[in-house]
Amino acid sequence: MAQLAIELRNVSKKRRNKTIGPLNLGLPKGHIIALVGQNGSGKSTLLQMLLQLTHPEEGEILWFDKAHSEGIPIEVRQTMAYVPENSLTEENHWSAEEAAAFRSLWYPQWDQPYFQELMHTFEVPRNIKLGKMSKGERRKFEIAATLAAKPQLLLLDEPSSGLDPFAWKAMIEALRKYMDQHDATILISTHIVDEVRRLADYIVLMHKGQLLGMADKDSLFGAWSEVWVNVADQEELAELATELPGTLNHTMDGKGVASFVTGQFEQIEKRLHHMGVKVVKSRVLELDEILGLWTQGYRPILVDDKKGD
Ligand SMILES: Nc1ncnc2c1ncn2[C@@H]1O[C@H](COP(=O)(O)OP(=O)(O)OP(=O)(O)O)[C@@H](O)[C@H]1O
Repeated sequence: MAQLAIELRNVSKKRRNKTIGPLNLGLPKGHIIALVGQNGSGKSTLLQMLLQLTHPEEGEILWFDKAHSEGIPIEVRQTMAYVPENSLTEENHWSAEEAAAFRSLWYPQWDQPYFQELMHTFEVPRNIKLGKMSKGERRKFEIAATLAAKPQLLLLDEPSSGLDPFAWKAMIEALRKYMDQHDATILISTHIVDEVRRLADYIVLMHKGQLLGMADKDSLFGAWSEVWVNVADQEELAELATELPGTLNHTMDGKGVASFVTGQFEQIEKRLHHMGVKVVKSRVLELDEILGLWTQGYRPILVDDKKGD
């Protein structure tokens, strides 16, 4: 079994009038895991619990196989770094250099030349206080400082929020390079489909305070297809729908072309061939469409399903 960086066991947290959880999840070490879900689904709450910035009412969290109910010890905290959704105001009166000097005292692995390199690559302004930086500039500093701490566990809460396309690309490259060179684990909360596509090994979906599971990105991206076929009329489409179980969203245009969505394209294609129905074209669904189906209950194959194989 893969070693876990983080494990959640029946973790529940009350938030005003809703409860986040019970959450059960194992984050495999050495991978990038994208945490996705609609606004308010509980992603930031989950990240904050992993930092003990907030505490669950029930359940247990393990960091590298250990529960730290008395507080995460310093030597473990020093292997963790966090980009919060909103930057902390405590550092507002410092320049990037001053904040880096402070952080370097906290993180024994702090790599100053690497910090400078990232600041240069991200084009972060040097001579202004963090509190005076634009949202994107501040974000770039936060990402540079997080990586320079050389953590084993990076918790990134919408790190690309406010980044321009150049900075975004530089961030993606920096994170990839970091993963190539270190045995680290990244949990990244994001709404950006392209970020998931380029970075993630696994995708964890949260929906209304619940974890719907963790899927392998490569199998998830190819999971669903939309297929267009030639049919004579609505009646033939209805017949086809009953002949092809598990197909969804059947629609028809006025020109004898019908479309539907399937999670078993290869089998369906063979079946259509036997039935003499012509496939006009097909496409693989985009991640947002796949996540939409997942939240409606059309679950993909999950990592946990594979464990039983
Ligand atoms: N400090 C808090 N006190 C009470 N309720 C909170 C607090 N923080 C968040 N919530 C509520 O908990 C729920 C989950 O919020 P959370 O910020 O974890 O969601 P999210 O998935 O990160 O959302 P987004 O994508 O908008 O950042 C929301 O309904 C939110 O209103």
